[in-house]
Amino acid sequence: MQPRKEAGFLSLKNVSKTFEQGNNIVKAVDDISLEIMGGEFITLLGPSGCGKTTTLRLIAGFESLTAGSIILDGKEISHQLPNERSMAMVFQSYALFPHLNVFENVAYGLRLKHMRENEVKETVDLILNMMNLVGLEKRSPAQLSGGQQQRVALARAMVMKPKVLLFDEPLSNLDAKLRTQMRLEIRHLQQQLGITSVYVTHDQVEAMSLSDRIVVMNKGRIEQVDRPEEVFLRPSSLFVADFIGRANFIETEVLRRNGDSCLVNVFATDYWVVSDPSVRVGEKAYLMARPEAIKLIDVHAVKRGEIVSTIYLGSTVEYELEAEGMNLLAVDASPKYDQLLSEGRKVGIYIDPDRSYLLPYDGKAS
Ligand SMILES: Nc1ncnc2c1ncn2[C@@H]1O[C@H](COP(=O)(O)OP(=O)(O)OP(=O)(O)O)[C@@H](O)[C@H]1O
Repeated sequence: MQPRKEAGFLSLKNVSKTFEQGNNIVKAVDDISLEIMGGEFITLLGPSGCGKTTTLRLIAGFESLTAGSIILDGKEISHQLPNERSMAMVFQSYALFPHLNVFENVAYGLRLKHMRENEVKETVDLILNMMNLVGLEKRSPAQLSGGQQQRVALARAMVMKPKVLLFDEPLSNLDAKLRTQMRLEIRHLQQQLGITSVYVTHDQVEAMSLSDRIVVMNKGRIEQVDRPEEVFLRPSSLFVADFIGRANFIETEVLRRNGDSCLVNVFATDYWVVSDPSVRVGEKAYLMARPEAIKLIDVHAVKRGEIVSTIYLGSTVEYELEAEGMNLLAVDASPKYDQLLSEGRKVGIYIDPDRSYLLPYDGKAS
């Protein structure tokens, strides 16, 4: 199977979708615009009810738009039927035909296109080979494991050479180990074939490991679109900082600004920290420090906090601390067996500014 030559450039322009729920109008998707490059892997990530699935279903054509337009390779497809859109969807529930065997499930769409039998065989064999499904051709879906069923679903979607692949939480029915393995396989295949992909999940790790860019959604709107490391280290809002990974939000005041960095004083230590552009000198701000950014050190010059609890997790240790009436979470990512810090211990707190970011103050962060 050759990589696609066409671009698969997908554009959402001011897309909205409202639903009526009794007397209420729910804005499931609220005026979102997004450009997805050909061959790009985009993940829609956000809490339950933020509009991820509705956005995906609008792209697929399973829902009609309330407003806006969807354009694929320069052509408006907003009013096309799902089967006219050159897209394929992989569902959480696999959605295989139970009465057809593996080969026939994958061949189904090709037969609808009246492909010649020898070509069907050649194409299906190739994709079954790519998906490690050789030897299972004659089995029915009921005779397959969850992971194998999801592979068949993926093969069935890819065999059609769609311009865009859509994934609706495809791995959530699998156990943790299989999920990790399938994640790698999906990414590898997608890169090999270069098919534009839109993936819906509420699993951050999945989003971080699969995506070229992550679209963080909240209440039907887009909060941020960026590469995974940008979303993690330079969140555009408190919502994103709080939703992606864990973070401490420490109230502080901006003393000086130099380019994109600001000077703050936290726990009696000065730090130059990269800052959100809207944060101004003299105003309050939050220093967002990831738990890995908080270093516990035995230096008397620095502010001391007290360890409230020590949670040993094998490859990491989590410390809950109290400092100046504030609760903080610190993670030691390379703990040494004989150097664990016990509860009640007083420790110096140093914040790694490279793993921190300054966000505007809204008085709401906990
Ligand atoms: N067919 C429908 N009729 C009425 N309301 C709907 C319908 N589909 C979705 N909604 C509402 O639209 C909003 C967004 O739903 P959507 O399923 O897109 O969210 P989501 O981010 O995918 O959530 P989840 O992660 O729980 O699947 C929710 O408030 C939901 O109740």
